[in-house]
Amino acid sequence: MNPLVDEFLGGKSGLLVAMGPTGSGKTHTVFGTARNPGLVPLTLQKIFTAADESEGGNQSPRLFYLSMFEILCEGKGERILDLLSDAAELVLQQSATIKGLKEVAISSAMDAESLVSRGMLKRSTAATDANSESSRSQCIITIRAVHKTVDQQSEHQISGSVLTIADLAGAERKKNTGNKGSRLLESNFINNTSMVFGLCLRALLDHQKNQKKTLEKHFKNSMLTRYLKDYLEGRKKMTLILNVKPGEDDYADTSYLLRQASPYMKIRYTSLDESSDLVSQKRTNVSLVCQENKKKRKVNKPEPEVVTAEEKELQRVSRSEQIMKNLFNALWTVSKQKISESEVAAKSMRELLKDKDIEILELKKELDDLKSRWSHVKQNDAASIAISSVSQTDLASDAALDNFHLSTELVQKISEECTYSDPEMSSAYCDMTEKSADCDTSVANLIDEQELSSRYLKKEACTPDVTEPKCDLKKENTEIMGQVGNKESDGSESSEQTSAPDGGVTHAPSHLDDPSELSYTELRIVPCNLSAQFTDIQVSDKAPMEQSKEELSSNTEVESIQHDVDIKEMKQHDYQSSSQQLNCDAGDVSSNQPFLELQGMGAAHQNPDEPVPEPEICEHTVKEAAAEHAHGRHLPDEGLPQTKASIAPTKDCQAEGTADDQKENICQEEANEDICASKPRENTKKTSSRRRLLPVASMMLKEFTGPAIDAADTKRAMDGGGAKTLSGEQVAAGRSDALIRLLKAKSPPMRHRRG
Ligand SMILES: Nc1ncnc2c1ncn2[C@@H]1O[C@H](COP(=O)(O)OP(=O)(O)OP(=O)(O)O)[C@@H](O)[C@H]1O
Repeated sequence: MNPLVDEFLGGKSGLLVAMGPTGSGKTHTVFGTARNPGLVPLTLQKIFTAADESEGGNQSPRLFYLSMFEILCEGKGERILDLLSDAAELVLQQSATIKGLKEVAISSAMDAESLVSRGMLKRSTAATDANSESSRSQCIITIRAVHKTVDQQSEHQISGSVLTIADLAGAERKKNTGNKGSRLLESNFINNTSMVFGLCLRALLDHQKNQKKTLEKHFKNSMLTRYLKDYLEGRKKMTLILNVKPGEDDYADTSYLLRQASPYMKIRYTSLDESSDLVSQKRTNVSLVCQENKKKRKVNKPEPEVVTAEEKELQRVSRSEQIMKNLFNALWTVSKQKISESEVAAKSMRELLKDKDIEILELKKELDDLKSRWSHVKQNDAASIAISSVSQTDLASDAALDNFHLSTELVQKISEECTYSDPEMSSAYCDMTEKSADCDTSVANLIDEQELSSRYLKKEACTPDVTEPKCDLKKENTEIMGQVGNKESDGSESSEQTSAPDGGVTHAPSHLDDPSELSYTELRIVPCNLSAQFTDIQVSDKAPMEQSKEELSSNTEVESIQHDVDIKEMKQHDYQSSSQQLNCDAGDVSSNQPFLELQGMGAAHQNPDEPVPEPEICEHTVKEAAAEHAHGRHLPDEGLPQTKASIAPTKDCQAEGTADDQKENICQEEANEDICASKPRENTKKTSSRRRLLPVASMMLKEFTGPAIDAADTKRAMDGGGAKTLSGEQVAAGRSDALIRLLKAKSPPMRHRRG
């Protein structure tokens, strides 16, 4: 305590705090007894002894004031109680001063000790299991020294140092104290105050170890620590006295206190002198010097504040300008980037449009080519396609199907590309795709029917043609080949009809040196023709009404072809039945010969002396074959050739004559006559192998307009006799005239015939 007293007398404030568990002798150490005075009496004695010595040495007189109060628990709060007065309430101010606290001037040690003794009588104590007179509050005694200066006019008191002595209530353990009720609340308050005091010291130590670490303001959590703020923040000197018990049972508390407080020895103090006067001014608030100083501070403060405000305003404005400038730069940068990106996008779009224009031009050019092809193909008669060489029908059908698919793909490609370039084409493309599927089905049906017909006609080509007329077909075929060659070279329409040597009209097949080439060429045109129509419909930019017309035309054409094929098949059956019936009724051996040969007995029945099969068998077989063919079934190889040998010419005739009923009837009539007159020949096999289909109209026109018609009529007249000859000439003449008129009329294309 002596160092604190010396510094106090030297004008420096100081604090002495007694710490330790309850019953450890803190109160006894601070206050003592009459026989064993404590720190407070000894300090008072020393102060006044020193004061007396200073006055004797002509030093300025000093006055000492003593105050004594306690901080105790009140419910869940705290309150300050003045121990030297009966003041009702004391208020701890922000400046660590206590408003209303009585300070008693002391002039001697004896007076001071009397005051302290009276104050101790008012202190709150209570008996606990640990201490019969346990302190229930924090007791604080302050001694303020005031230097007294005497000038000529007035006496000024100069505030001096303050010496503070605190007797803290010791931390309590419930099991040791046995406190209950209000005592227990006091224990909590005491322990909490002790804990906060320790935290403040710990925070000060940590702050002094690391200046960057913020000093925690734990002092706010307790009234005691708020009052001792300057000490707990290291601005004034503080001394700690640790009280411990010597008993073995107190070892834990003693050990804990020593370990807790030993680091506090490293705490250092700064700014001890500056705060002493300020504290004195706040406490006394009577010194004129201090008041003048405070006024000077208040007067001097506004000037820098005005300047600071202006500077702050200027800084704020300049900062706002800088922010706006940065914002403008950022917006400008972003805008430039967006503009550049837009320019690049526009450039790419222009290039894309240019490419699309080129593609559209190419597609238009391709479309024009297709149209030209279609117009060229359109000149050919669709009927010539249907009656072309059936021996190549399978190959041609495959090629036609391939070409049709190629054309369909091309149409789809063109349509898709047109769809990208023109949104209106998208919907048209969808419609045309469906129509293309319908046309695909129609063409497939047509090809199937062509395959069926070719299969029948192949039978005829591979088997001996016993239904060939007796005339020399080899010579006749040579003439026909020349005619067809002329027609092909002229590119005009031709018909597959020829006249029999006896003047009857026979549906003879065409005979070409390379018939497969013609057939293949003609049959290839079919899908291309149809595809060209589809292409024309799908890709054209015409009005919807025109497109619908073209679609109707294409559909009508396909339906016309199918209808023609159906009619041909129906005619085949009729002709087959009638011809077989005629052969059977006449009992002509030669009419039955083909049947016998096709039954595997052809070689045996070359001899006419051999027995002839029964007519019932022939009739039955022909009917059965006709019935199977009418149901669209594939006939057995053994039974079909005979039927097909007679069917083939009929198909050729009907292919050309479907539109013209009169012409058709003539063809059928002539075919029946031809079949009835047909007889076995030695060179039948050779001739049948060379049988080819020729355009009927061409052949008929040649036969009936050339010299061959006269020869045929003459031969017919020579073969017949009497009235029969006259009748034959008249019939031939009338028939020739009718056919000439019909053929010269140049029948329109197949699709337009029906209308
Ligand atoms: N050094 C000592 N010599 C003789 N008696 C002592 C000494 N220290 C303490 N005592 C006695 O011990 C008892 C408890 O002491 P004291 O009241 O001072 O403890 P305390 O630490 O203040 O307890 P609390 O914190 O409860 O107030 C007292 O009766 C006191 O007379």
